[in-house]
Amino acid sequence: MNKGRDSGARRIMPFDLKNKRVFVCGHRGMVGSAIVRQLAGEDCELLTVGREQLDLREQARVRAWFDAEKPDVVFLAAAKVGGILANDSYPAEFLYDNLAIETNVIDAAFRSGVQKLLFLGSSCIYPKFAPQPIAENALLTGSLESTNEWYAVAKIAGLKLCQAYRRQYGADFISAMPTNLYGPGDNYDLAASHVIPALLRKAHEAKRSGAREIAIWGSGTPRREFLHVDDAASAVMHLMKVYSGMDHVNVGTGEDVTILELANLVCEVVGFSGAIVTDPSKPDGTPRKLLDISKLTATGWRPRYGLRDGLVDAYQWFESNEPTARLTA
Ligand SMILES: NC(=O)c1ccc[n+]([C@@H]2O[C@H](COP(=O)([O-])OP(=O)(O)OC[C@H]3O[C@@H](n4cnc5c(N)ncnc54)[C@H](OP(=O)(O)O)[C@@H]3O)[C@@H](O)[C@H]2O)c1
Ligand SMILES: C[C@@H]1O[C@H](OP(=O)(O)OP(=O)(O)OC[C@H]2O[C@@H](n3cnc4c(=O)[nH]c(N)nc43)[C@H](O)[C@@H]2O)[C@@H](O)[C@H](O)[C@@H]1O
Repeated sequence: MNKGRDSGARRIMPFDLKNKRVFVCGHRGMVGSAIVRQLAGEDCELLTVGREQLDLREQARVRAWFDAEKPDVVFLAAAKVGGILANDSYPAEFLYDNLAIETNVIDAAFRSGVQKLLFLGSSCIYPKFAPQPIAENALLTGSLESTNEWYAVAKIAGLKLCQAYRRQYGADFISAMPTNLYGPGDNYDLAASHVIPALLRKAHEAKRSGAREIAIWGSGTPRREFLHVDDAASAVMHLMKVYSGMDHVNVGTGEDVTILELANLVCEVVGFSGAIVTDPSKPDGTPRKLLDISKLTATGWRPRYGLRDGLVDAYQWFESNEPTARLTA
């Protein structure tokens, strides 16, 4: 078990995954499976466990699993996740499940002597009207966006828990805060999904049925930054190796578009040439959340996908996996 005090951000000697037992929590999810793909190139032992064998909300079972399996490294990518409507509709689960999963996993990792843990949060941790682009130090400087404050509070608690174990015990636990992600393995359930899978599916089904229009939620004016999940996984792998410090690190592209611009691009990629109409009965959410990624890029990381290429890749995955993709909750 690590002991000692560490309150400052610092760079360290690269952390080596060689011969380590690496646990990916949430390995079947979009991000977890992308991390698993990244780990295929590493000389390490991959540990995974399905939710049906280990519900991460159950503290005693999580502790017992860590004591038995003794992972050296943890990527914490398990969470209750969803788009704006799911967040707004299920505040209890978004708060409770996420608090339970992260407190159980982070504490069990500490107790069982895990050498390094990376916790995944989200850009929704920042105030609704944070100055743009949003730097890491904007955390807790203002009120949260109401549609996802429950999830945001849980994610803030997770990153604070990593900081607390680092400060009190010297545990090498770090946190990454990705922007909106998309790509292979995404959730295409229209009631629960994020905007990119929703629009890819709507445009795809409209093209197939010959519909004349698709509807986008809200006004179409909010701006969002989107990162392909393989870029997110490469950033997370990079941080695991080169970063150790108290502060969380933003993960994004540093570029954003309006939802209407996104919808036009999606229709182009899918080949749907009908109209795009807005549905003002649905929420817009935060007006803009563009991340300042200078801290991450200073470590030498860059994204590989532009938005168009990323959408082409996501659509190819959806077309070839439609029968088995997550289309309903
Ligand atoms: N998607 C985004 O746009 C986005 C953006 C920023 C940050 N992130 C962060 O990235 C992480 C992963 O998100 P994702 O998009 O990959 O979500 P996802 O596709 O829904 O995957 C979530 C994973 O967590 C597992 N899980 C959920 N509850 C569990 C429980 N009680 N016990 C055990 N496993 C449980 C799920 O297991 P099953 O496979 O059994 O359901 C699934 O494997 C999250 O921390 C999220 O906050 C995502
Ligand atoms: C990364 C995630 O971001 C989430 O916020 P947030 O960017 O608004 O998440 P999304 O659900 O991706 O929505 C982004 C924007 O796209 C609009 N939008 C337009 N059409 C659609 C549609 O068909 N489906 C969806 N889902 N949106 C749509 C939506 O109103 C919002 O302004 C948070 O709720 C989570 O907590 C998480 O942090």
